[in-house]
Amino acid sequence: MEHQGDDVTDGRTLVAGVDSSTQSTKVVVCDAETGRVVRTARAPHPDGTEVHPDRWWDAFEQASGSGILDGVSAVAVGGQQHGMVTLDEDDTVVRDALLWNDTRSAAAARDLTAELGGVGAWVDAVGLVPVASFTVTKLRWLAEHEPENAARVARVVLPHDWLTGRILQQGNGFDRWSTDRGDASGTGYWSAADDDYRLDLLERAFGRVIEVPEVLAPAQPAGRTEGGLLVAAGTGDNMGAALGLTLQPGDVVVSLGTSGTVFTPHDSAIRDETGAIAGFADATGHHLPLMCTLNAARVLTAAASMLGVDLTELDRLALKASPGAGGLSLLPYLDGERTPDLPDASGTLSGLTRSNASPENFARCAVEGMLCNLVAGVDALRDKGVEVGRILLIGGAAASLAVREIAPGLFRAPVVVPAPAEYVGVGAARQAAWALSGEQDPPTWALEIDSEYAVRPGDEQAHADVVARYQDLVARMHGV
Ligand SMILES: Nc1ncnc2c1ncn2[C@@H]1O[C@H](COP(=O)(O)OP(=O)(O)O)[C@@H](O)[C@H]1O
Ligand SMILES: O=C(CO)[C@@H](O)[C@H](O)COP(=O)(O)O
Repeated sequence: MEHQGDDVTDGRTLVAGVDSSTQSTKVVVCDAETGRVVRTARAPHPDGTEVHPDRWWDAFEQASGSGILDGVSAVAVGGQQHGMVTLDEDDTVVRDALLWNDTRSAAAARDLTAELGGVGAWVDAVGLVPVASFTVTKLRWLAEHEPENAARVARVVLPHDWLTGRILQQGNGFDRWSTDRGDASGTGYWSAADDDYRLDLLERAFGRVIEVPEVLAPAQPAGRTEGGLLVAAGTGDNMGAALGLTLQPGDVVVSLGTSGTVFTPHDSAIRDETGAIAGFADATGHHLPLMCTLNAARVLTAAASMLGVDLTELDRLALKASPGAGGLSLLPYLDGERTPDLPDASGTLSGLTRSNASPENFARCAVEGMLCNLVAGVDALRDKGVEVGRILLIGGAAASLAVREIAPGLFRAPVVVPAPAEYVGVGAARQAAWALSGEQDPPTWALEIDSEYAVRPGDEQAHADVVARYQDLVARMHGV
């Protein structure tokens, strides 16, 4: 567990945000009025695509064990989206949670899509096209493959719902399971356009209706602990990041964590029958169209490990190579892929010759390949009429200098890197401050920018060539 902070709180009101993401739990304590981060801590999660929810609780306890929550008035949880947490009548966890990056329900996704009448029917119903990530497909998988476990399931919740409930269960504060619009919109059985559950789709997937959490309004508290700590609704991690970044019109976020995501706040639901953009809700009562890949920061860790170097050296090597990596391309589907929907795919290195076979070119094509996978998301938003004024780069791999330098040319937009912070945690803390205030709108917290990277005119053609070669490779290898 790491814990940092200046602990100078001057009698100010403190709020906390918890980011329970794929690889770790981060706890961020902020000044409720200004958003200034005063303490942070983190603890790791086990690797894998299924995990017992108790491991998230262990990580939360570890991260918050050193008094980080002392003096805090309100807390909210931002969690990895879509994970299926099944509970029995007594709220005992039935089986390990299947996470967003678990692809075993790919066949269930295809079956569900066909059964309802195709992609258009799903987009009309819940704003998304089923893929293995979404909870609804995991429920179908469970019903088909583990009937004994399925028979014990009384209710289904998401990772942030479960942690929120578990915090409230520490005293007498728990009275019902709850969620929020943002996370509910990633289940596949709640519609952001209609603001309502589609229990018929849950029944279609699972064979019977089970209990689902109450969907709270953005600033509605989930409850209070016995000790008086207000627990806000919480949300999905991407919705948390959107809230933490205090976005302006034209801002598009690219998050490079375990997943790669591209998203922007929007007034209305965006309809995308290609399935690239999911029509999620945000944490403020509006919408958050979002594209997600299974492969992002860990493409770079894998590339560094193949080269036998650390991430700093990977950056140095990538920046020594020219745009296009001498003709090398990497399709970075190391964990299969979600967008495009290729759950069984693996990575492909293409264009290797004796003259381009260098560590520099390999490092460069890993960065370019990871980013090209996300260019598709930025372009899909553009196709839907979204203005891409600037890209806000966040997540673990936003620390990479090579990513920062290479991204503007590939995205065809200036890139700004906010001051290093855990923005999911900050967003959750902002939601906690909002719920505590009882105000109509969230508190105004300023966003500090660390650095800005412009599109360099000379790079434009070179990067257009890189993207075109990448897209051609996707089409040749996978017909997408
Ligand atoms: N300088 C860097 N370059 C590339 N990747 C990095 C760098 N620093 C951290 N990472 C990677 O970022 C990932 C963690 O990012 P994070 O956004 O915290 O993920 P998550 O929220 O999905 O758990 C790890 O895979 C880590 O190796
Ligand atoms: O599935 C999605 C978004 O739809 C992922 O973005 C998860 O929410 C996991 O996020 P990280 O752990 O990578 O932050």
